[in-house]
Amino acid sequence: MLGSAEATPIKAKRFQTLGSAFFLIPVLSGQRRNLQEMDQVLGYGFEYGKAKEYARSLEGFSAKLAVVYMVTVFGIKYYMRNRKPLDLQGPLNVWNGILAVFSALGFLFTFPTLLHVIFTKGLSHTYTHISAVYTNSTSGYWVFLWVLSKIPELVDTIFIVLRKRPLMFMHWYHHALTGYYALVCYHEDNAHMVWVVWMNYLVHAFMYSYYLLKSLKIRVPPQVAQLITTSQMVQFTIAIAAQLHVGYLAYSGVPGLAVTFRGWAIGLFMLVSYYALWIQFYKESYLNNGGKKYKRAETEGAARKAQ
Ligand SMILES: CC(C)(COP(=O)(O)OP(=O)(O)OC[C@H]1O[C@@H](n2cnc3c(N)ncnc32)[C@H](O)[C@@H]1OP(=O)(O)O)[C@@H](O)C(=O)NCCC(=O)NCCSC(=O)CC(=O)O
Repeated sequence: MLGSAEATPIKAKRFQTLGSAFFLIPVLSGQRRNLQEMDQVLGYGFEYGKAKEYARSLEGFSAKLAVVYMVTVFGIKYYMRNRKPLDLQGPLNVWNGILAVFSALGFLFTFPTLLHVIFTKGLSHTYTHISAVYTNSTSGYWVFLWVLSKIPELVDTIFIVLRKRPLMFMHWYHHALTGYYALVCYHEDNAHMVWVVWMNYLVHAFMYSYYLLKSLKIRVPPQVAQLITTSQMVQFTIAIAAQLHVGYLAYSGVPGLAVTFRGWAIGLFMLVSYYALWIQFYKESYLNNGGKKYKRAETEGAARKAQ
């Protein structure tokens, strides 16, 4: 069933509890006034205008948070250097399970409205204008949750450093930057971000399911990882294409476009840099010298046989 601009506020209320989890963000950052504002945005039916104001109020906080995040992550890494890795298998399973389900729901609650807008107003309308995808009470609510979810997602890295797993630059760079991009593009009305949102929900549904299987210690063939990495690169490519198109239209003087120079520039910088890092990762993991992940799977397979 396709979503529409008139989607019911009842649906949004069903997800009140999930939205309420995000109350922790202003509590942790000590912003009590924002807590009340957030309750108005997520607790009693979604309103795009209020959500934007809330996102605007978080922009400065998220820039500081990115710095605190890096200091914390590298601080923990240093602290753990002579200590045994923590197991944390139970909490990590729960964490990955929650994010896999959350991402799948996010896709299911945004994609139908996106299709509706594509069929009624055309493909380019979705990334050049603020549509029902952003504003209605179901899809709009879930787009806003996506923006906010980039803050708790930082916990991924805490697991990595406490478990003493390798911390890749692409991982912490991605986590530090995405939240800021999301808040800026959201409160400045950059329609192109909607293509990042729905694709990212879909890709993350598979990615966190993959991480869940890994944390459950279930063997996953490297082909699955390769497919997920490929889908991440496809996601970046499509998002870059949407940005380039809206950039071209703005440059040509088309009026009424929902895009700002700042949102556009941060978005393009972010997506191109991710794309370059993912190409490098792809080559190392799946191509060069037989691919690290394929080699690892072979070694692990041989070790199992020898047992
Ligand atoms: C196939 C990928 C999804 C994952 O590649 P990886 O090299 O990280 O995968 P891997 O098989 O070696 O598993 C990494 C190790 O971390 C553990 N692990 C478990 N849960 C995790 C979690 N939530 N976040 C990070 N690591 C986690 C695994 O159990 C495993 O431990 P052990 O070694 O003990 O088995 C890849 O495409 C990718 O994204 N790589 C970049 C690294 C990254 O952090 N990606 C996620 C955020 S970026 C993102 O989210 C992009 C996007 O927006 O689409």
